Amino acid sequence: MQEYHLITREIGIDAAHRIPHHESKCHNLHGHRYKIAATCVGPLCGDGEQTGMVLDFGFLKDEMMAEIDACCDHGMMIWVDDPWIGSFLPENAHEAKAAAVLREYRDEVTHADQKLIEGPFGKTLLLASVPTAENLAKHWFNRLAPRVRFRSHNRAHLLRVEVWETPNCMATYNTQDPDWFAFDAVPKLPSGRLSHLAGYDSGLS
Ligand SMILES: Nc1nc2c(c(=O)[nH]1)N=C([C@H](O)[C@H](O)COP(=O)(O)OP(=O)(O)OP(=O)(O)O)CN2
Repeated sequence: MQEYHLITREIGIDAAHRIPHHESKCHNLHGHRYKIAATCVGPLCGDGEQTGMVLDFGFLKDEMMAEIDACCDHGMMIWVDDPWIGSFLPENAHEAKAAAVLREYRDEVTHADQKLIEGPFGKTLLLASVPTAENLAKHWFNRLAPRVRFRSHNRAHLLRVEVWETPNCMATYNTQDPDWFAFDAVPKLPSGRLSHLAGYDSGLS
């Protein structure tokens, strides 16, 4: 019987966000020391530099840094439809031009799930949904999953992403593949597309 192992890697980032509809303090722009943990599952690699590993922890860190740290650390995470979005647009996007700039950003977020801009407060990641811990966990799960498969040569599968917003509050997003919920019955690594990952020529699609 095939044996499967779990590995987990954590990173931390400092980032600001706000929850526009929150009726208490969280509608204010505020910061957190986020902790993000990615858990992967798979059989152990049988040869090469990853022998005995599901996926090299260093490779997983590289991918988490590229997807999460590079876009969010010491920056702001803002919903593209936030009622305050005008305040986060670049300073040259004034009045008549602002509507066009915002339309362009919304289109990009619709197509790519996010857009990184340099706004009046610096590094700002525009997102398709309100940046709650739950939505961030799903967002980062969807972005990391193909990277995990690529770096493990299709052996490992991202099982879940956990996002701690404070030391006491954590949200989890799990794979939606029902085969992987029934962990004892893990039958295969599903195939999928990696073509949207710029720079990756994996041949795994
Ligand atoms: N289910 C969710 N609830 C809340 C979220 C969220 O993302 N998902 N986010 C917030 C706020 O962003 C807030 O900053 C965190 O809320 P809270 O736990 O009230 O923050 P504290 O600083 O008081 O946390 P302590 O651990 O008690 O110090 C609100 N809710």
